[in-house]
Amino acid sequence: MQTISPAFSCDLKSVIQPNLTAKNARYSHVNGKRVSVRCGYRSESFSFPNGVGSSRADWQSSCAILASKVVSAENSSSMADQVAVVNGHSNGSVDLSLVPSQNGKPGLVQPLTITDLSPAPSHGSTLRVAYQGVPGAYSEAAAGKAYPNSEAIPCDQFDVAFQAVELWIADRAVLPVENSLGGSIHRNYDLLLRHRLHIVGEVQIPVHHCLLALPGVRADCITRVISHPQALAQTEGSLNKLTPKAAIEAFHDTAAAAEYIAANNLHDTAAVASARAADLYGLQILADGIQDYAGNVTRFLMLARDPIIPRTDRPFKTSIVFAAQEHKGTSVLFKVLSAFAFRNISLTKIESRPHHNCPLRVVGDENVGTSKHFEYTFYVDFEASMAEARAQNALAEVQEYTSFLRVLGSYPMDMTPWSTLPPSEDV
Ligand SMILES: O=C(O)C(=O)C[C@]1(C(=O)O)C=C[C@@H](O)C=C1
Repeated sequence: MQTISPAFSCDLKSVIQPNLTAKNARYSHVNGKRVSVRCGYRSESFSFPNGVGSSRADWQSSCAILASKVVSAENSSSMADQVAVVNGHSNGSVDLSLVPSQNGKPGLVQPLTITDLSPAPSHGSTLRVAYQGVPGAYSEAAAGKAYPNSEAIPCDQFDVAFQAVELWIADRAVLPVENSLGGSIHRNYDLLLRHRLHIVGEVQIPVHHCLLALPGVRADCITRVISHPQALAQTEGSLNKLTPKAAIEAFHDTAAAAEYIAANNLHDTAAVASARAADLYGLQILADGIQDYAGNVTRFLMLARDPIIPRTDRPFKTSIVFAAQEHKGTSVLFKVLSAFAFRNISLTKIESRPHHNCPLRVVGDENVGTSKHFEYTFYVDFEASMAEARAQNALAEVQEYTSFLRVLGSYPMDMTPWSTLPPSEDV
């Protein structure tokens, strides 16, 4: 499978000045037309005469304009001390009450927020939600389901979406972690560990794929089909029937594939993407509902800088990540899982990933030589709220067997009825 390299890459760290990568620099991407930058108490708005359009090139130039505006805002404001504090280097001269809590650490005085259980963002304006992809991507739909009436902020990579929240460019990120057909999106599991964002919710959306091409193009003229690898995996059977001779190529997201065909006037190429992407980029729908199974659902996590207060008045899920303590022996995973089983806590997901700090352990045996054991970090989702004693007790026990343990979030479960999924005739 050939990968088409992205036409655009927006490295937020490079476009936004590092000493303003702090919680007092804020940017808005309002209806794709207007961007504002706020530095502390100063607030400035910048209009883009031609709008910040839906294409990635537009978004890139918006970032560049923002960067230059931020520099001038920085020069005319005395935010340096606060920037130092939020970067973890307090010089003692700053009012800490201005600084939101970070990972619930004591010393940062703002309490946990409950903003994720209510639609309004803490700064009083429209919530800005980062997602990976361009308009028309399923992730954009997930962002809209998670946060209705929010401003969706397209990011070219998952990592950029994490950074957008960390740098206060966005208030939340909505990112896929697993699909019922394609399985886990490992990259986001790794990024959850690398970054310090908190899971504050989940949304599941039914994914209904279409085969898109330029108007007038017939399916038998298609020599190449491009899309996100997950979408290609979810439509493999249908594509074999619809375009048996076409080469299948990976693209960074479904809607970007549609945009690419339209922008380059490609008459021999089709994309697997949403009907909304067809609409946005002027493509025709050659085939509708081409996912191989009707139960094609992607689960997205909602991420924020601060955790929400766990509750017990509705079904909650908790996600943790841990690594086993080496000297505790081989039954660690069994013991960890039984800590939940003994308390009647159901696990909904377990994922193992390479232990990046220590991927291999050499086990020596005088008689038979040495073997190399792969080391893992484990991600577990369980059906309980951290407000429940049984969950707290289970984690206290898990801590005894693990070298590290982190609660990624305790959040309301998506209870959308399955009847809203597309009927099986759609296949
Ligand atoms: O490419 C998109 O449209 C996405 O939103 C990404 C993504 C994914 O990463 O799994 C999301 C949902 C679908 O499962 C296919 C692709």
